[in-house]
This record gives sequence, C-alpha cells and structure tokens, in this order.
Amino acid sequence: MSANRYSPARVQGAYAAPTVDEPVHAELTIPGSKSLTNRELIIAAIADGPGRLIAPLHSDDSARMVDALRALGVGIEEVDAGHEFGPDLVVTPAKLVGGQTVDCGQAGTVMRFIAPLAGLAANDVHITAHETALHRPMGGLISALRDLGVDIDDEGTWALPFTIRGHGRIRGGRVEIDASASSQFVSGLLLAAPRFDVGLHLVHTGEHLPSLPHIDMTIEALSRRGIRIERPAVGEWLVEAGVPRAKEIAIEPDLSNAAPFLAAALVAGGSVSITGWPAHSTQPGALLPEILQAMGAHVGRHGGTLTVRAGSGIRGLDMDLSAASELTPTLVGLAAFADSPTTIRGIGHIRLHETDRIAALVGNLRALGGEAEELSDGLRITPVPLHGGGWAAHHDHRMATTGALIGLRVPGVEIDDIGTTAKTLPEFTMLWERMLRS
Ligand SMILES: O=C(O)C1=C[C@@H](OP(=O)(O)O)[C@@H](O)[C@H](O)C1
Ligand SMILES: C=C(OP(=O)(O)O)C(=O)O
Repeated sequence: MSANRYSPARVQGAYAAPTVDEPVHAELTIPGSKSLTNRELIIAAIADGPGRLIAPLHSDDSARMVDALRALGVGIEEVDAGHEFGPDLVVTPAKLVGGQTVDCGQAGTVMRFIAPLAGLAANDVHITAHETALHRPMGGLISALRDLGVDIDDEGTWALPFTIRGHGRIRGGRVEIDASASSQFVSGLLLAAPRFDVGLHLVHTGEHLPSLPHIDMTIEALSRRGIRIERPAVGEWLVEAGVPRAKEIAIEPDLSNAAPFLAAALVAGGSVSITGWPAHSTQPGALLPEILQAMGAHVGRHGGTLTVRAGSGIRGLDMDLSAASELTPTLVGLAAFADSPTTIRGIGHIRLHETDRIAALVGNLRALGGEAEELSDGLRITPVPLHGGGWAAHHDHRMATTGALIGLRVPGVEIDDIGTTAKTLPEFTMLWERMLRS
C-alpha cells in the first residue's frame, strides 16, 4: 500500500514555504471537486448506460475511487478533452463482480462510498486503506450495513481492513445509523440505495450530524439523475429504488481547495480571483465568501469569477463550523494573523479526519510561538507574532496547505511533507507559485 498512488505532478519531501513582501494579484483556475468527482463516479457506475465526467479531479483520492470501481468490474476510460488538469472520465456500468481488494489510500469518500456498493457485488471485496487512514471511523457504517443484511468479516474490529462478502444484492428497507462521526456514512448509503431491492429508509440516531452540505450534495447528485429522495424529518431520508440516468456531468472546481488561495489575499494583501466559481453549489466552500467577508475581506463576483481582496486587516470570529469542517485548517491559518481571537466550534469529529486536526493545528501554531488551545469540540487561537520553524503535515493535505499560508507572512516555515497535498490537489505547489508570480 502506498500513501499516494498518484504521482504525475507530485512534489516530494520538505517545502520551504515562500514568503512574500508585496501584495499578491492573481487569477487562478482550481481543479475539480473531490467530493463531486467521487460521488459522480459512484452514481455513473450504477447508471443505466455510459456517462461522462467533464473536467473531474485527478488526485490520489479520485484515482483510488477509479481503481476501486474498476476492481468491482466497472469500465472507466480517460478521454482527453484538452482541460489543463487532466482527461475526462467515461464510465461504463457493468455487473458488479468484485473478487478483488480495494485500497482506499487516505480517502474517506472511497472507504465510506465503496463499502455499500461492495455489498451489491457478486463476490468478496476486501477493503483496506493506507496505514495512516486505518483509524478512520467505519463502525456506524458497518453496523448499518449488517442491519441491512450485508455479510462483513471484520474480525470483530469494527474498522478497516475488512471483507464484504457480497451476494449480488441488498434488500434495503429501514435502518438506523449513528453518523455523528462522519456524514460520509449517510452519503455512502444514499448513493448505493437506488440499487437496493426496496430502496432505503435511513434514520440518523446520533446527537450530532456534521457536514450537512455534503449530504445535500449527495441528494442533489442523485436527484439530477432522476432518483427520488424524500426527507420526512430532520436526519431521515427515503430513497426509492431505481436506476440513475446516465449523464454528462461537468465537475465544479474544488472550492475547499480554493480556500488557501483566497485566504492568501488576506494574509499577503492584494487580491486573488478564482474562475468558474459556481452560482449555486452544495460544496461547503460555497460558504467562503460569507466567512471571508466576516473576517474582513472585500468579496466580489464578476461573471463566474470570485475575487477576494484584502481589507484593512483580518478580524477574528467566533463560529460554528460544523457544516464546513474541512475549511478549519485554512481558517485557522487566517486566524493566526487576525486582530482578535478566533474560536471555532462544532468540529470535534475532525480529530478523526486525516489526522487529529485540532491537536495538529494547535501543536503546529505553538511550535511557531503561537497561542492556541484545544476545546472539546474545536479550538481557540489568540494571535501573537509568529517565528519560523518546522510545520508538520501529519500526512494531511490541508495541514500542509495551512503551513504554506502561514509561511507567506512568517519567514522560515518549513513543511515536512508537501507531497501529501496529492490527496486532493497534486498541483498545489505549482498553483501556489503561479499565484505568487502573477
Ligand atoms: O462527503 C464528502 O465528500 C465529505 C464529507 C465530509 O466528511 P465528514 O462528515 O467526515 O467531515 C468532509 O469533511 C470531507 O472532506 C468530504
Ligand atoms: C476530511 C477530508 O477528507 P476525506 O474525504 O478523506 O474525509 C478532507 O478532505 O478534508
């Protein structure tokens, strides 16, 4: 198992974060959304004919999903369409046979979206992940799949690796799930549910449900393909059995990956524009214009381009980021330079993301002389002058990009493993340097 099977544009090893002494002025295009690419791949794989993803993401997470679907028997071909960041993907659905191993790498979307699909396969599917991702929660999903009749051999661990003994069908029906550890449990079940014999009635029983926009994204993607989903109550979903319509789907840019670039305008001064910003999006990054404005930015849109300009300073905030927890690392990078403290709450579950993000962010800031403290469900940052030093990526792409953001203003920040950005943005250093050269 390799940490990153995606190599084309990968930059390895330590990275001396570039510091700027002049404002930045850049317009950038960001590659496709991880969350949309991996959902659309799953739905295309169970659709009623061949479909196409236009301008999808090409990164470790998406490559793992392509490999996983191929391992189940689905046909996926790359077709060059002249996009800067890689070919389109043409997906040809086939009978799900399985009989192979799926290595999810570090991708939460692969481990949580492939497991229910593997239950529909005709043979065993062994599911594993990179050793740095074996800790990620799977118990709630395993439990719900078992309640739906899926045979799973996990040797009593309730965790990866495990083997799904597919029988070619899942009956479906009503099932309860505690998805407080990850919204991806819900998305994974909803995505496979149209192919259950009687559909699915899913009921979330936990107290907390993070990342609601990502569940909306799942529902929107299925609805666009003609699958009926109802929400009879909060935390409850009804999916009708059916076959999703094959389609050509254009993938939006990854708005969460745009976050460190937009934030750079506030840290360095100047402005950063991102092309192709969708007018409507279920990506949590769609909340960025509002959040960055509240932190002191001037935000404008012209056609499909979003521009963030530095204002007179960065304002600290007290915010509940449960809906958009993957934005936490970037916002912490901004908060470090604010004129008042920032508290971020509602994100306790990110202790079980790629790394314990709360501990890693606090530890990294303190190592640079910063003042930060862990809260049970979040963290608090009190801005003080920072000095250079090592920034540990903790094999977390968003930790690495936050180190680069801080390094814009603090000379001598060295990120130990910039290659970890290949999880969702192998072009990170290329685009970062393009932004600084513009
Ligand atoms: O469904 C998705 O595409 C995602 C859901 C969220 O997961 P959690 O609910 O586990 O935070 C998010 O953090 C992750 O980056 C992507
Ligand atoms: C939590 C994240 O990833 P994953 O899809 O692996 O959960 C993330 O990208 O911030």
